[in-house]
Amino acid sequence: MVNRAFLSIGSNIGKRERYLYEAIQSLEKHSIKVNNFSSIFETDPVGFTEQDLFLNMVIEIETEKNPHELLEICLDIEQQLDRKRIIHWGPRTIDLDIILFNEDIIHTKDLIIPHPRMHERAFVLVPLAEINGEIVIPNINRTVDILLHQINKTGVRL
Ligand SMILES: Nc1nc2nc(S)n(CCO)c2c(=O)[nH]1
Repeated sequence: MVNRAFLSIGSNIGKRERYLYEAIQSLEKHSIKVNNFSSIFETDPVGFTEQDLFLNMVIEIETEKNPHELLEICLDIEQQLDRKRIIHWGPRTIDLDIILFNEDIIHTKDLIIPHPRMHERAFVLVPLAEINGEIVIPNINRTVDILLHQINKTGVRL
């Protein structure tokens, strides 16, 4: 079965664009097809704010892997690109988050889909809306565009 998923990718250390590019290349080496990708956005850090600006983007992929296999690949790519988890929410060379996987709702100790914070993160919603604003986010039952409007109303800076 061919699955459709959306990944949020971010980097705020070193050659940030290079890390984004290498992460996408690595996904393709794992027979994951990248069908669409957003622009790259420079964004203020959220959560742990005492760190450098991020570069963020969202990509749409096609894969026969299941969500847990995809998670393992994302974690492997983060290791390959020298991600060090020194401060939990701190700076990282690369971060690959699965935000949506088909219309699945998954709650396990190591994987929650839809990503539990995606609906409050402009650095996820804006790039996602750029490539597909009509998606209905399962469990929240709101389209990306409605959530984006709510975020814009709150004036959250990207
Ligand atoms: N702007 C921005 N802030 C962030 N805070 C964390 S943690 N992250 C890592 C993703 O969970 C980011 C990020 O990718 N972008």
